[in-house]
Amino acid sequence: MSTPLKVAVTGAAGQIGYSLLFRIASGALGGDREVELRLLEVTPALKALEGVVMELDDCAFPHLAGVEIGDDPKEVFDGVELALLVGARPRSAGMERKDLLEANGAIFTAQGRALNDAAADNVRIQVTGNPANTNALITAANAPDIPRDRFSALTRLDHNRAIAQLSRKTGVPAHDITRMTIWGNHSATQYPDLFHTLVDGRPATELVDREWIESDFIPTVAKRGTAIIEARGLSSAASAASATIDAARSWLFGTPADDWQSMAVVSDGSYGVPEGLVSSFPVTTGGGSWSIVQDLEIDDFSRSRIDASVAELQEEADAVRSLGLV
Ligand SMILES: NC(=O)C1=CN([C@@H]2O[C@H](COP(=O)(O)OP(=O)(O)OC[C@H]3O[C@@H](n4cnc5c(N)ncnc54)[C@H](O)[C@@H]3O)[C@@H](O)[C@H]2O)C=CC1
Ligand SMILES: O=C([O-])CC(=O)C(=O)O
Repeated sequence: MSTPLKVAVTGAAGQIGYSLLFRIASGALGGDREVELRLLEVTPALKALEGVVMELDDCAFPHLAGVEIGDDPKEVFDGVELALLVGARPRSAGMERKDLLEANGAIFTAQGRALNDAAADNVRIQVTGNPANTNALITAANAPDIPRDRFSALTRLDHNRAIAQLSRKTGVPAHDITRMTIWGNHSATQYPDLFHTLVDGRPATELVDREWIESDFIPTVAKRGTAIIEARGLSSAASAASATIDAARSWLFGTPADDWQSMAVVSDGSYGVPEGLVSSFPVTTGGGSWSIVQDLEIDDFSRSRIDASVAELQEEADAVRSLGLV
């Protein structure tokens, strides 16, 4: 019998954690292996986390081999094969995600170092905590022994939101929509691109007009996080947990043939995105690896949108460099 998959989740007592842990424990990541959860929190939140662990116990999940909790990243990350870095301060109304850079940057410096020292050789690291792309950049910079292709940031929530909007507009179920792409930063500058998307096998652009794409689709997807904060008074949590699982499952077990997912990865210079920035691309995945879908035609409209988001990523990278975080 195989050993359990050791999965670290940080910020485990937070809002996203409360949805995420139960989905992982019930087997939503996929694969045959049982799961061992390694949960990291700050010291004052450990008591609340103990309560969450009691609830996990009470579910009697057959797929859950064990749970360890702690406030020392090096101990919690010991031997982990998948690290879901969720723990970070969320933004509140009136803030942009990049306003969290300084507050959250320090968390990812320490966790990058701990992963470098303690994680399994095959570890995959997926950052959900905001600003996710630049936090992934900080984590990677502080974990020099881990290959660059093991770091990613979550843009799968934006990808799922884009599919949901297009599904509503066309009346076609979400599972018949493929090849959606989010480019750039998980921020208001992101570019949800449906120019390569298929709706039940037909180009999306045959079904929706330019006015809807520019005035409705793009802003709705890009500002969805803000709309949820305004409505709930708190940032999205269940949908963020669901996307965190979708992205990790795709990374570990692959995207379906003829489809791709959006994932922010360390750029190799593809599509003119400067090497080293953590930017969202269309990627295919399989067996724990990913590759950027190549040779998509990018028209002037798409080019300018991608460039604007990448410029913001460059500014964030410059800011964390001046803070000494990378
Ligand atoms: N990439 C994405 O699509 C999304 C990202 N987010 C981001 O995810 C992050 C978490 O969101 P929520 O769960 O709603 O926030 P939350 O405030 O409910 O939970 C965050 C948890 O992280 C913990 N934490 C803080 N510092 C830590 C550290 N050094 N080590 C371990 N744990 C630590 C806190 O104690 C807290 O329990 C936020 O930054 C939020 O903006 C939220 C939604 C979508
Ligand atoms: O908007 C936020 O701050 C939380 C988030 O990242 C999202 O919902 O996309």
